[in-house]
Amino acid sequence: MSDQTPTRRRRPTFTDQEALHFHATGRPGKLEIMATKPMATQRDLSLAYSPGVAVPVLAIAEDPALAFDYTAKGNLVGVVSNGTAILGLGNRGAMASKPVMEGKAVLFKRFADIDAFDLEVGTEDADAVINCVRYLAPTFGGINLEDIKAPECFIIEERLRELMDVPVFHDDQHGTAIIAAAGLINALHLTGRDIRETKLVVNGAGAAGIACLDLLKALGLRPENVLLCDTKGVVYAGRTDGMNQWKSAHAVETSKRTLADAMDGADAVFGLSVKGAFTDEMIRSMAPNPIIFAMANPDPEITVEEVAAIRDDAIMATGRSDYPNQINNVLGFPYIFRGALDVRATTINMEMKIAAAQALAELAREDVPDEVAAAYQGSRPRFGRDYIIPVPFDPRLISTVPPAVAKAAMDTGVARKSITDFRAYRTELQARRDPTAGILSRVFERVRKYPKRVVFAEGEEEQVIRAALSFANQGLGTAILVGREDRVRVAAEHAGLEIDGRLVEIHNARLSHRNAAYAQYLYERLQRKGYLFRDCQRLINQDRNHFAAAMVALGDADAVVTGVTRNFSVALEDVRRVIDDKPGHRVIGVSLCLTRAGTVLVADTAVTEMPDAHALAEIAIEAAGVARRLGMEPRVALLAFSTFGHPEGERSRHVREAVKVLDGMRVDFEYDGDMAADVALNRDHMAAYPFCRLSGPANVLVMPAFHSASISTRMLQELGGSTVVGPLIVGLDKPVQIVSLGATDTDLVRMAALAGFNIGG
Ligand SMILES: NC(=O)C1=CN([C@@H]2O[C@H](COP(=O)(O)OP(=O)(O)OC[C@H]3O[C@@H](n4cnc5c(N)ncnc54)[C@H](OP(=O)(O)O)[C@@H]3O)[C@@H](O)[C@H]2O)C=CC1
Ligand SMILES: CC(=O)C(=O)O
Ligand SMILES: [Mg+2]
Repeated sequence: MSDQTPTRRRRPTFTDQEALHFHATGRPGKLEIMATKPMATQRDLSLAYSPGVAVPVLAIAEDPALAFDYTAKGNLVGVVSNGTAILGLGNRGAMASKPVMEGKAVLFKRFADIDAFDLEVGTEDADAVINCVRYLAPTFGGINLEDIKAPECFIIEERLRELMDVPVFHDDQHGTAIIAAAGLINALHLTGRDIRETKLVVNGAGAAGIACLDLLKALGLRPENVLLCDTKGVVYAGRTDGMNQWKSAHAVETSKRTLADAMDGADAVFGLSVKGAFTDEMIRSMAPNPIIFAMANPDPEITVEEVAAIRDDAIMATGRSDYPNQINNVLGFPYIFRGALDVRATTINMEMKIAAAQALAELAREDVPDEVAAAYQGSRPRFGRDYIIPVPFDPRLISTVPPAVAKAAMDTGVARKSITDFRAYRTELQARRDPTAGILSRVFERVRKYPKRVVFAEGEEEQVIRAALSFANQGLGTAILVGREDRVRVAAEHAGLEIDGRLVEIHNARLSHRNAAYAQYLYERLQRKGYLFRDCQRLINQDRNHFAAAMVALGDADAVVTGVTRNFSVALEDVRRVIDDKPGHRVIGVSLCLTRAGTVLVADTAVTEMPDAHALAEIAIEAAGVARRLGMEPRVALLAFSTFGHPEGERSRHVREAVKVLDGMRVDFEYDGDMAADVALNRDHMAAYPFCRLSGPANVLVMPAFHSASISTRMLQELGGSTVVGPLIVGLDKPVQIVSLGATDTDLVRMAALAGFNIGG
């Protein structure tokens, strides 16, 4: 075990102030409700509400199972808390638990496409919570209990499981147990241990601790090999102080009384208690190759650095995302409920939990394919001591865990619906993935691995300062704000932001020691285009886009982001005065459209108004290059209002000629056209043209002209509920990205990351 690679700690990626801003900005909180049916006409209203709604009412009254067909019940989970054990922060009350419960609800949506409402119940009385929830069974397909303290959580869950015919799952108990069990299975494998011989200490005899023990015993852990501890020390047979029936079930005959006694010689320890509960001495006293899961949130029982300073043979996991081996129930609850809902399970039983744990453990042992490597901080993880459990962004989770859970439900007779074709089910699950997730997280992780110096040209603007801080705090690199230092600091103070000089530099163009070099550089470029030296000096002194672009042109920074205060085409002209087109390339704009149906690139959304055939061919080549940089294999459709020659028209002719130009260039990607958008995107419509050369729906759309490109992407954003990123500038010799006027800090950070990733290069 001495070949252990040192465990890295990354910088915290946000400040307290950013966390508050994140929650308060825009619509406060993290959730909204969206209608799934149109409500546009009188007829829609008649169908959705009275009188049309009476029809499903009567149908459900006759056969309640039809609620799964006619209402949202089958995909709806209630996230219920009374706030008595919020993370590791203790009893903070129902209201304070709302950010966590909203968070849980958005994670359900993000990771498993499950709709969830948060329900904060303002009572600590177990019976009152039970009564509040028991009557909600008609509403929900499942109930996720969260952050309710022991022992009330046991009483509440057990009773609700008896009373309700939908799964009731206390996530802090079983979600945690499932993920920790998956991690333990793999850690035991790596250290050559047999679970039946392993000596485990569990510190924390609450919801999470007790449930972990129940599950591990079902997996083969021997009761006599486990010591459970709480604030009073070891839970031994005969102890009376601070006991309850759930602790008593795990009490053992032992002379050990303290946590320190218990950990002496132990093979493994689970921390499910509070920050700082493990001392150096306790860690030192454990057996060789100890397994230490310090899972208290947000701060573990002992830090990764503290353990590393004591010994180099430990396998260490925490609940945190900023260290390797994150044991967090987010890996479980979305997928466990997905599987349970898809077979309309009446409960989540032990077999389903074990199936989930085993599926997770096995997934971590599999080779990580290319498309997944990006989710792992840009480096390909390999099963080992720093990778015993998949990361939450692993896109394979959605097609791996739910089928295992659904199958276990079917095998144990708690499914009300069967899945017959598991291959088709897996494909369906993959389609549920949030399309915005993969591509952008890949870009961010790549930049995080190779941090960049990015210039934020409009450094005196509040949202730009906020974005620069966020960029730096996320570990994406050094942010450079261009502006007058006093103005930047006043704007920062006004926004309540503190500029950390180690992460964010402020450059005043006029005072910069590089000012003369930039002016001279610009003069050499522009002297034969009607510019005097003093014109160039003035551009460098007074125009932030020219100064920022010169920084990148002369190698003082890696990329520029601008556009908050100046319109797109003006900003692009500024930049192109300083930075050349990349030799052999064409400058175009590509918009990245993240839609529910998948990710599609649209070009040219920024530069050439009426491209001729050659220009269209070049646009296709540049856009295909962007697709490849994003990890997509391009299938390029050259769009028109016509499909393969019908109806005839001037623009369509250009498009058809462009296809011939591409034929002549022997490019190495799939392309075809002219074709209408529906033919390009819809497999069935494409099938009417069996000679079409695309092997599937297009993922790169080359528009016949700028107006159609711009209009269609904006409509997609406004009406189609898609996220449209861009236009991204492609084909410049240095990375520059331009946001739209009035962009938010989030837009800016995203564009800065894309510039740092050199999306356009
Ligand atoms: N990583 C993850 O996914 C998850 C982590 N957790 C973390 O686990 C912890 C417990 O959560 P949960 O079980 O829901 O909470 P509970 O309130 O149900 O239980 C807390 C338990 O911790 C014990 N405890 C508190 N302080 C100490 C201490 N200094 N030494 C020993 N035991 C102590 C309590 O002892 P007593 O009974 O004597 O009061 C109690 O048994 C929290 O930090 C939480 O963040 C929880 C769920 C998921
Ligand atoms: C992760 C979680 O649910 C907790 O710490 O409570
Ligand atoms: Mg919790």
